Amino acid sequence: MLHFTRSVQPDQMDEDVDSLDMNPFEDPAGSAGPIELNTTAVLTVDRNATLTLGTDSLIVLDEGLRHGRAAENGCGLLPQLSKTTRAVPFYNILWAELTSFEVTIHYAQPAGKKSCRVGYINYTVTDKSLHAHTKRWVEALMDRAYPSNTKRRKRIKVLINPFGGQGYAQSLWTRAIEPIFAAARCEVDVEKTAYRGHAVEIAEKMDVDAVDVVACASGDGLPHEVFNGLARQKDARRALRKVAVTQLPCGSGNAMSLNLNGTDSPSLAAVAIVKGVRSPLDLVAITQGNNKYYSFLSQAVGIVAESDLGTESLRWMGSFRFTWGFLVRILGQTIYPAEVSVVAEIEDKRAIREAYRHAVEEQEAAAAKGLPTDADDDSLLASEDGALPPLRFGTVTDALPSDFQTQDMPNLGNFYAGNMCWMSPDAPFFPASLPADGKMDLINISGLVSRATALGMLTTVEHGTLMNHPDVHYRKVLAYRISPRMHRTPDKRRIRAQIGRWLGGAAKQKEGLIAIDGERVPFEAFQAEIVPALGTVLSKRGPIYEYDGPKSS
Ligand SMILES: Nc1ncnc2c1ncn2[C@@H]1O[C@H](COP(=O)(O)OP(=O)(O)OP(=O)(O)O)[C@@H](O)[C@H]1O
Repeated sequence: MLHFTRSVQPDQMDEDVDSLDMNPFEDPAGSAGPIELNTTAVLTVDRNATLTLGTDSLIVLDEGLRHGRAAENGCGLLPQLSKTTRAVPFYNILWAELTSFEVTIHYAQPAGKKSCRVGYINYTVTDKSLHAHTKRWVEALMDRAYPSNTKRRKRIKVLINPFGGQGYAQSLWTRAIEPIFAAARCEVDVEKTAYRGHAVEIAEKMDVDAVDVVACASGDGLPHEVFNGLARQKDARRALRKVAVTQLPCGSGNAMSLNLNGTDSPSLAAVAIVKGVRSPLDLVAITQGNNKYYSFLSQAVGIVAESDLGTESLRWMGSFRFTWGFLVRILGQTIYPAEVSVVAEIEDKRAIREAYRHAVEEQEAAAAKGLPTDADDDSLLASEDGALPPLRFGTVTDALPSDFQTQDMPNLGNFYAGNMCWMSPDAPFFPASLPADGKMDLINISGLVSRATALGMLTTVEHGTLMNHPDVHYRKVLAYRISPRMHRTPDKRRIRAQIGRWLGGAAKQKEGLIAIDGERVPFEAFQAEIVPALGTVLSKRGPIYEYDGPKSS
């Protein structure tokens, strides 16, 4: 007999973040037309109620919803198909179980466009003859909720940067994220970072056999540290293969979550991690002086680094400081001279788009063939040396190998290398980038383009069409070396330049800026080379980021 159907309504979570204009909880079954049913897909919990495994969703058909219980569901408990029918996409199902004769299903319930919270439905099946069928049905629901490439009950080490973003990481964790991990029965171990570099130490000492995922409740700084901590383990290659590094977006820069979880909402990202698929990620080996470390996101010299790191004194402007810094520097036609040497792989923009399309087709074909089971790839590891791969192109202190093409760029405006597409919610700078194509995407723009052209380019960034602009040099590269130098302003322009620096927040800045994964590094030459598939992340679509790819115009 049906006893009740209701939802948990925890306090509304006021997540202080923007989100992408997309709803991962859209009800696919709602528009899927007639649903093919078979008797094993249907669980009758009452003369008037059934739970059905549809194409993409759990369909709840309950005559009772029309009457007494309707009020409880009027606030949007489940996506509504009709008054008596509701659908919950399998993606949203966090856990289902049968205890005695009670079926309980926890799921992520949309709470506006930007977030979700945990809801549940619960029916008691009192007809004992249905017990075996109910058990099988619940297992079948769990199989759909967690396809074979998705590990259930992930063991998650959560790292919270209490100072990430505006300092809300701890409260976002407690209110928006933890209930979702708990409902999905994840095994969670939480630790706060206490100082810069703490996450490196934690990851270096981590028992990689006891953890599936490190989830950083932070900006992009902590994932950067975790990759580097894992890379310091004795068996570094295995550590980087075993542990998936993920982000619960709680910082001021949340690019990793935008690209892999498709959102910068902490609660939606938590669901994406629960449902995430282990995927390889190329890392970029950086050498600078005698230092060597890995970057997972980006390296910037010139206007992007300056607008980010050089506008600290304008923090009072909030996130607008970046746009302001950018505009001031564009209008001042600021240049950042450098010598740049590159090992290019694809130079033609059409060929880059073609390579992207090919990767999507391959992913679709692989998905159609069936999903591999989520395993820790120990078989692969057995054949691999545990040490990190040697650098193919040497370090920045070595003589430049002949594979590099060198160019002096006295008028460089923007040097920006990316390993992911989104750099911030409105900035898909690298639409053609792929997680594991063994290449970095590199943008070079002259600082001498006219102000009107530069402003025009700025508007193309958010549409993902910057790469198509004729004044933008967009390449896929394997390695590069950049030796930046300070620009000497001619005497007659000195006062104007000083005013520009003051307006742009860089009045006291003495030297140039380089940003690697958004963090400042010394202003001196560095070399970068791609290391294919060295890192591991969780993603929604395996080898493709959550962006719809490069556009042809
Ligand atoms: N307890 C702490 N005190 C000071 N710094 C910390 C602490 N924990 C982590 N950090 C450092 O804070 C830096 C930035 O972290 P994160 O990326 O999470 O935040 P963010 O707000 O996005 O960053 P940003 O300050 O660059 O805007 C990282 O380099 C990290 O090492």
